[in-house]
Amino acid sequence: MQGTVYKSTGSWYQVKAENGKFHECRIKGKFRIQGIKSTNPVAVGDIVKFDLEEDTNTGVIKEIHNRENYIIRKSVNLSKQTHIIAANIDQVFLLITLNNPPTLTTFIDRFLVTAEAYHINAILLFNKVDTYSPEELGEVKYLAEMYREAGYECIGISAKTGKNVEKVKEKMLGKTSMISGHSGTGKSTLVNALEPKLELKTSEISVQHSQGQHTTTFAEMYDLSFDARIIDTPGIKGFGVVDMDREEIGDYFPEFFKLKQHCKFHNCMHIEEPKCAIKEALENDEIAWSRYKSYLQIMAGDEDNYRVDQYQK
Ligand SMILES: Nc1nc2c(ncn2[C@@H]2O[C@H](COP(=O)(O)OP(=O)(O)OP(=O)(O)O)[C@@H](O)[C@H]2O)c(=O)[nH]1
Ligand SMILES: [Zn+2]
Repeated sequence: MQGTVYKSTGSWYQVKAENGKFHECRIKGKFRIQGIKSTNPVAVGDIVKFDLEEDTNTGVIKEIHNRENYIIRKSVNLSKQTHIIAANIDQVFLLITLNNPPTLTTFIDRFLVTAEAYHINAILLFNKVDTYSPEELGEVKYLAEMYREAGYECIGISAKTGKNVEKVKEKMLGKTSMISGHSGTGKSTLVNALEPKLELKTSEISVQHSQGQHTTTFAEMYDLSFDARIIDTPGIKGFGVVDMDREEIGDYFPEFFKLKQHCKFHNCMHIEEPKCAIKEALENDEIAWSRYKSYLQIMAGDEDNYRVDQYQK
């Protein structure tokens, strides 16, 4: 039988078969997939083949499908070990607010770079539009235009009043989504607007953490009532980490990537080199300075700066 992993608790996996029935499954033997060394062989979102054990509802996972993508977390204790948080994610929505809390463009850009590195489509949701002054709305429009030109879809929404929530729903149809953003940007409010009865654990866990309790939590996938799935990653707060080489960072800015064939040097880093198409586009205002600034920051940073799981509190 074939199914999708909806939940993992370490040794057991909840797998939804193609007929919609859930089965508790275990793994037998060792799996090696795509050369990743991870503490968990199977992750939420994985598509697996399993056999049901006789006269029971439980199964044994035999095979894992190649993953379209996956997001990871480095294990705290064993620094070399990787934990796969979730796999086969179609898209991530990044919730952005101008204030309460502020979302900085440097954060947005780091997030987008990570999404590109993971091969996950990112959509920017400018939330709380009901609270903005005309001036602030102008700023949202400016930012949205800038990110559209960079190649990203942007939607202004209000999770509270429901404005454009239908549009978000349409984007989610038939897909598996994640919802990310700083604490307080409205993730729970949006999920509640999308599916009133669903309560994701993300916020609850973060409260427990602030009280110093250590709870081991696992990602979980939920079916929504309108043919869409959400992956919740409690306690992980964000999008995992990804290691990048300096040479590939520019490729994760789609508007740079499109132009780089016109740079004089094929290995141009778009910093000091002459006849650089990216710097020319910058001078002509065809590329946003704030995007380029983020690029330089990421290029200059130590490894920690590549990480987007460091949310400001
Ligand atoms: N006016 C207005 N308030 C909103 C909107 N979306 C969320 N809020 C409010 O912003 C606050 C934070 O929203 P949450 O949904 O809890 O934010 P969150 O991202 O889930 O936060 P964490 O759980 O800490 O990660 C709440 O008081 C919400 O009522 C919106 O579109 N408009
Ligand atoms: Zn260049």
